[in-house]
Amino acid sequence: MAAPCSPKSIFNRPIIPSSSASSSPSPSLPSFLRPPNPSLLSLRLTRFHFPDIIPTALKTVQSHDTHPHKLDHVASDSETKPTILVSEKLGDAGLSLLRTFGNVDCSYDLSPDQLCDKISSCDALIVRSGTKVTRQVFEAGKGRLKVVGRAGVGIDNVDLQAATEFGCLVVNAPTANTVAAAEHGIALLVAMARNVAQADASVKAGKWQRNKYVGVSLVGKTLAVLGFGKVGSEVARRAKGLGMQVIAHDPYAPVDRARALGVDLVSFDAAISTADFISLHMPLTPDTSKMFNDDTFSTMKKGVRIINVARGGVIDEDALVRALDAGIVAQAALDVFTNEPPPEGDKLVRHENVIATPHLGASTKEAQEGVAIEIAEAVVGALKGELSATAVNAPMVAPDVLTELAPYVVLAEKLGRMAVQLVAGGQGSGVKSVKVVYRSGRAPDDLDTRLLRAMVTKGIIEPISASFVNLVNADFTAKQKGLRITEERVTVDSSPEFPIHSIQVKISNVGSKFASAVSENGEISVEGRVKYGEPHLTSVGSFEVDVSLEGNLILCRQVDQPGMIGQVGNILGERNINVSFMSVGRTVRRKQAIMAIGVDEEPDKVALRKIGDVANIEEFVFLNL
Ligand SMILES: NC(=O)c1ccc[n+]([C@@H]2O[C@H](COP(=O)([O-])OP(=O)(O)OC[C@H]3O[C@@H](n4cnc5c(N)ncnc54)[C@H](O)[C@@H]3O)[C@@H](O)[C@H]2O)c1
Ligand SMILES: O=C(O)[C@H](O)COP(=O)(O)O
Repeated sequence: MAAPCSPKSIFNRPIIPSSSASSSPSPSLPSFLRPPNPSLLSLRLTRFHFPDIIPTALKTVQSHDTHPHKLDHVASDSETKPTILVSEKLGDAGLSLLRTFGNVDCSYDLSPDQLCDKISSCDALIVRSGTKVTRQVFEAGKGRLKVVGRAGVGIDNVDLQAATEFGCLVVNAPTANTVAAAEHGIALLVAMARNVAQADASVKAGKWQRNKYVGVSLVGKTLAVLGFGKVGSEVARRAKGLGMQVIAHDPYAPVDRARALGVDLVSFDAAISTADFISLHMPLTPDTSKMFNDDTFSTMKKGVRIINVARGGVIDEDALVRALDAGIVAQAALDVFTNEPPPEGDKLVRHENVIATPHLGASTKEAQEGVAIEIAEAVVGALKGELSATAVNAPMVAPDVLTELAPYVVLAEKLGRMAVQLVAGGQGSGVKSVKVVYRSGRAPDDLDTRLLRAMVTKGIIEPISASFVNLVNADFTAKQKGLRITEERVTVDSSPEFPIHSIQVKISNVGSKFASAVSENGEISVEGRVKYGEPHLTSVGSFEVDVSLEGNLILCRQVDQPGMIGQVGNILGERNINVSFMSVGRTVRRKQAIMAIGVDEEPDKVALRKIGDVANIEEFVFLNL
């Protein structure tokens, strides 16, 4: 039953000659964690990571700042908080944490249609393994659903491809239930070997069948752990304690970790053909689906016993029934099934040599509290615009790297936006090939550019399409649009104290509506740096300029002669358009110059036409940043 539970100046700065400004970010650069201006930072974080993740509360504050007349409606707390739907039982500590941040709606046992109906008004969804988060859910949540939190490890019930396409972050809670799952695996191992479940049922039925329930010993027997990850290695550790010989197969596990536990890593074939007991601990993926089938059962040691606390789908369940009937598999202990719950009368579940539990591996009080806190922290962090260490479909970027890259992230997006608006023909016509060049005093290997590439991608795609781009879907969206983004890291002689000296965005094989933006080799090129902690444009085509990338920008190419700045300034002043920053760059004295003018307001058509009519203005373009 669904039940709600409680839950920036006319020339206000000197015209900066292109050579005189400091080229390094200010040492008092605002960090992600201690910003000098929290609301500005929130906006940036939002644009930076997940543009629409900004809590409604912050949006309200910003609109009030800009439009004081809108203050007559003060949104209530519940209107401004994000809505978090929890569709399966979650530990209290996690719920409490979520309630400090958002409106929490605990609605359990929703049908797929009910979930789709509800999701359109939710910012986040928290699930366990019982909720299928399908493409339809992401379609229904489009525009609002920002994060899906999986309170546990397995994400096979979440359509990750759809999540990525819709720019929805998926986070999980990968560590808090490891021990619980391992303990359950051991519980099933021991219970199966000693027929505990069958014997218990028999006693309760009034029988006393001591000869029927003679078991097998574990000591000295070989246990093959398939999937030597977190749970698998904890199972191995415990099985060693029971006196078992433990071997393991995992194509990706480090030999050292196995060796440290006294476990031999072997091939798949060796593992399944020599083991007396096989315990499954791999994720369900297209590669592992039904990896235990008629063929693999046929190569197992006759009388093998199988424990599965991973995912039902790694076993072909019909084949397991056949292997049980044929005596190849003596017993199976299963916590997980292809369909949960399994259909009534399911042959596998009812098999006398099978013991079954209803997906209880993670179900200890301790694990559930831990998982709830782990997922609540990850979801709240994501809603605040932070990147999660447990992001499943986005690059994980260490907090210190994030802090360092913050101002460059803003620069990257603005350069992308500028570059694409310089393309001739509108709507970024024909933009197929973009190159991002990072100049840095650091070694190329010491530079994580995934975030910056995503932001250049966002800057390029968003002005020319209805797509919303963030770190999650940037690469996917670029690929969908046939946009090839390549990167080059160039080591320059600059202080390695700062991660990046400059970022250059180049678009090739297109014409430009502002010919001066085309460099000698035919590419539209814009380059920028972070100065005083703010993004600055430092070159356009072959011209050097120096202007803060804030608000909107007018680029003019004119004959380098006295009076040009004044004429354009007058036109803007007459129309009450505030100039925030300005810079002039030229190649040869008294030949041609470029004027880059930052304006707070968008000039109207008349103002733009008047600028175009000024004698000796050869070309100009207005860019929305
Ligand atoms: N029953 C439960 O309640 C319960 C609880 C926790 C975890 N689980 C499940 O247990 C499994 C393991 O969880 P984990 O936390 O240890 O994950 P993990 O990612 O730490 O470990 C999984 C391991 O499987 C390995 N692997 C991948 N493909 C493989 C293959 N083809 N053959 C062998 N190994 C392969 C990986 O290299 C990795 O080391 C997952 O399926 C998870 O969903 C179930
Ligand atoms: O993958 C997991 O974490 C486990 O299967 C636990 O699933 P649950 O949260 O539905 O118990």
